[in-house]
Amino acid sequence: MGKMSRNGVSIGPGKMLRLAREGGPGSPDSAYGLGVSSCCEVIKMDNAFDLIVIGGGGGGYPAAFRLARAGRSVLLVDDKGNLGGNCLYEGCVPSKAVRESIALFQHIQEADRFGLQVAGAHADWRAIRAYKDGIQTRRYRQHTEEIEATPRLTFIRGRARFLDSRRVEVTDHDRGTQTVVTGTDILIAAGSEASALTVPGFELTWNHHQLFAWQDTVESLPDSVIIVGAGYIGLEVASMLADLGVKTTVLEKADTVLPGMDRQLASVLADILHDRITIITGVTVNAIVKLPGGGYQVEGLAQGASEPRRWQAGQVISAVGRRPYLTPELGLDQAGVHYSPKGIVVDAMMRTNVPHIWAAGDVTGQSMLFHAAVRMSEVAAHAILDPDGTADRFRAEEMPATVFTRPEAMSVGWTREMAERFGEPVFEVERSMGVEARAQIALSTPGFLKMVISRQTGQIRGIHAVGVDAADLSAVAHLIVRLGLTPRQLGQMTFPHPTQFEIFDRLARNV
Ligand SMILES: Cc1cc2nc3c(=O)[nH]c(=O)nc-3n(C[C@H](O)[C@H](O)[C@H](O)COP(=O)(O)OP(=O)(O)OC[C@H]3O[C@@H](n4cnc5c(N)ncnc54)[C@H](O)[C@@H]3O)c2cc1C
Ligand SMILES: NC(=O)c1ccc[n+]([C@@H]2O[C@H](COP(=O)([O-])OP(=O)(O)OC[C@H]3O[C@@H](n4cnc5c(N)ncnc54)[C@H](O)[C@@H]3O)[C@@H](O)[C@H]2O)c1
Repeated sequence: MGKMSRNGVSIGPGKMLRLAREGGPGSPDSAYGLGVSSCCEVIKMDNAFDLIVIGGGGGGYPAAFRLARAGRSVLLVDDKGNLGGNCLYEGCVPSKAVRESIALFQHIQEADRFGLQVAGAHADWRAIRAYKDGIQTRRYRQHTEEIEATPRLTFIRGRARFLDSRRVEVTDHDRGTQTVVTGTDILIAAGSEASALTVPGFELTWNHHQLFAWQDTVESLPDSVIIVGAGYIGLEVASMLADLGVKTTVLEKADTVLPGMDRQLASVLADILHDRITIITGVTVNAIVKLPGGGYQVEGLAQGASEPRRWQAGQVISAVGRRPYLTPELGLDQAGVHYSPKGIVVDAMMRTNVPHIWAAGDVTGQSMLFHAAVRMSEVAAHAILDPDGTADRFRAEEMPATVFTRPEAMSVGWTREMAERFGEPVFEVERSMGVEARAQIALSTPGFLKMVISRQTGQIRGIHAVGVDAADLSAVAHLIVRLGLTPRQLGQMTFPHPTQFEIFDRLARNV
């Protein structure tokens, strides 16, 4: 009997790992997801709250908890019936759980390079899914406990919609009731949804929902995939599937992967990924067809070409971006809140044009990342609690961005192109990630780290990297850029050996 790991990767001829499916959103029998509203405070008789929060994701719950803990009455309404929004349901957490499993599997493949003999490793997609579901279930349970432990927070699994700028109608999915509530302040954190292409056959594609949703139903992976879009999701999924042995092709409309990110970063990452993934840039996908004998054909037009090209694979996965969730059902027009297709318009304190209505997270279209949503939510909470104040501000350009490919990539602050747009002269310095002891011990692909430095102030304005532990490096890079450190100041700091963080002070001392 083979031994099963907790990640769904079996070593030797093992049996499949199955976790009990319990809790989470959408399971009426669950002690952890639905039914939260029935366990907690009953709605106040006057239906008036200090704060109403629409959406329980990263943009919603930090402000809800912050104000409840400050003694305010808070109503938090979420469609899914728990905290975490899309990030926990089908985004960050499940995708990184799957990635963790596959990273372990990939490491086992390379065991001999580390002096180990591991025979018969086998990755079972259903077991990996079970591991992923287990992580999601655990976090849903934890969030339920957090809700229960927070006085003055009323949580409802339901949908909220504005009747006007003060009144919100809440449809309670558990009680089947509709209640009109009012809020002194209202925070909109309704998130985002996957973009769709208006091309024939787009509905045939899978997206992150099929791959990562809690209790998803995809039983097995095809032998080959075509991924449309080489942004965050496209590259992360391509990297994972290629490591599972799936023949992977990525088609990207722009002339580079990760358009908008530092161009050198994008090109170095693409070069490394080319070893195991076919990446074709400059191709706009314009049709997807199901083949009679099984599988799919994708048709795309290369820049400047008159004839389309065609590719075939067992499955097509779309990753063409996300757009703020601005459904008319939210009632933004009734509330008089200004928005554009790019998102709800807010100032740096997350206030909309209606002074007591705030918005945070993906619904604002700014930096559509979980930690950015949390930050926006905190900024809104500060501003609500300290209306005259010295309140906090949200700065999208400082948000660390991490791409969890193999190897990882990260980007914080300005690129050279951004500096040019802002009219600030900069210079760049870089160092190979491969010269650090940590990278060599980990037998990683080399990659690089570079700093974008202002010629006017000497401050480090941006840091971009590809290579081992790059996602972790982004946290320190964020501090460096946020604090406006100069290379001299950074060079006087010490980072532990042998970690990849040493690259910061070594590069800084060379400037
Ligand atoms: C596959 C994938 C991987 C990702 N990986 C990462 C990552 O590694 N790191 C990272 O930082 N970010 C990642 N993201 C992005 C991250 O998930 C989002 O930035 C984050 O979830 C945004 O939080 P939010 O609160 O704004 O919105 P959401 O998480 O979308 O939450 C909004 C919530 O509001 C609810 N809602 C909407 N309308 C209503 C209504 N009218 N009434 C009641 N409830 C409503 C929704 O059901 C949802 O639960 C990933 C996204 C995807 C799709
Ligand atoms: N690690 C992370 O932090 C992480 C991981 C996953 C997702 N996310 C978040 O989720 C968002 C959505 O991810 P995503 O990858 O779907 O979006 P994205 O915006 O990162 O990338 C979408 C890509 O699809 C391409 N595209 C659009 N139409 C096309 C067409 N017709 N043919 C070929 N290519 C086309 C675009 O040029 C773009 O490069 C990200 O922007 C990010 O905010 C973050």
